[in-house]
Amino acid sequence: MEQFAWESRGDYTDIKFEVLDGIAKITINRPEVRNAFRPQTLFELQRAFEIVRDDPALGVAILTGEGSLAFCSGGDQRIRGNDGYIGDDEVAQHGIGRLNVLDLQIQIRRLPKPVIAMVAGYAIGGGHVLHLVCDLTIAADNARFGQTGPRVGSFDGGYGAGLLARTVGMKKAKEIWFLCRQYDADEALRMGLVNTVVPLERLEAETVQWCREILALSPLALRLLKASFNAADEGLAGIQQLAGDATMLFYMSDEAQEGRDAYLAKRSPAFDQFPRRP
Ligand SMILES: CC(C)(COP(=O)(O)OP(=O)(O)OC[C@H]1O[C@@H](n2cnc3c(N)ncnc32)[C@H](O)[C@@H]1OP(=O)(O)O)[C@@H](O)C(=O)NCCC(=O)NCCSC(=O)CCC(=O)c1ccccc1C(=O)O
Repeated sequence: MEQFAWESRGDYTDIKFEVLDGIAKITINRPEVRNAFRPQTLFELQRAFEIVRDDPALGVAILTGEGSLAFCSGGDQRIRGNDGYIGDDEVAQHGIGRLNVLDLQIQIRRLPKPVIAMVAGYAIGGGHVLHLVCDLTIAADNARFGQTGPRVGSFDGGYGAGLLARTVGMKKAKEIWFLCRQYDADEALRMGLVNTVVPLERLEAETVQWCREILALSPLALRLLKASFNAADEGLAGIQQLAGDATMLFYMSDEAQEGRDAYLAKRSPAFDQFPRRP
């Protein structure tokens, strides 16, 4: 098995955040519960993805789980209260639970850099939805996928239902949720739920190779492609993200800068120098 010299960053209890040559690797580090998440895990994941977004040296992120038994088994059922998951924070002092995986799902979708789920073992429940919201999924041959919501009294009707149906088709998505079966890596590949399946011992090497290929490509083209792929499913928020990118590109033009410069110089803008394109 190829070993990589990941450099550890930050101070976390529930995750690991590591980098290597422009690649961020974010690992859910709770193997004793098959990498189930609690509110703290999700706060830390959000912090790490915020760093990935802001660091121009990072171009792609890997989301994975510690060990080879699980990517993530969803919400930690031991701390599930009556209205969400009970953490250690201020809100929890008032007995109020959180469903903050939803914030993380949106953050991964909006991240202007590709995110690859690197899945060994189980991706189950809310953990399954987490791989689903990543842009690509590379599965080890021991990976197993499924939803358990209707069995444990939960459901994810957002990305968990809608994006799953977009990914594998409506009938298959309903089967996954209505029967709560598990699917092995080859079945997941056949239904388009993952991009490729590799032997477990090659999982990280293959994922790093995909990251390196991505890093060799235009970051702006990748950013616009990700926003474009997601736009329709995100509704107005998707249009807002694409339009924001259009604004950013427009700001880079002489035409937009003429507007700014004219305002600052207290003169009329000379927009007649710019073509009215067909
Ligand atoms: C993942 C399994 C299939 C793995 O099976 P196996 O390898 O045989 O291991 P086990 O012996 O079962 O597990 C080892 C150990 O880990 C504990 N554990 C595993 N998963 C969890 C979990 N999710 N929570 C707490 N603990 C867990 C297990 O109890 C064992 O501990 P011991 O002390 O050794 O006994 C299998 O473990 C399994 O099926 N796990 C449960 C999967 C599951 O049902 N997950 C929850 C689904 S619901 C969910 O994820 C919430 C979704 C959600 O987040 C959401 C959705 C929509 C809106 C909002 C939200 C939100 O924010 O919550």
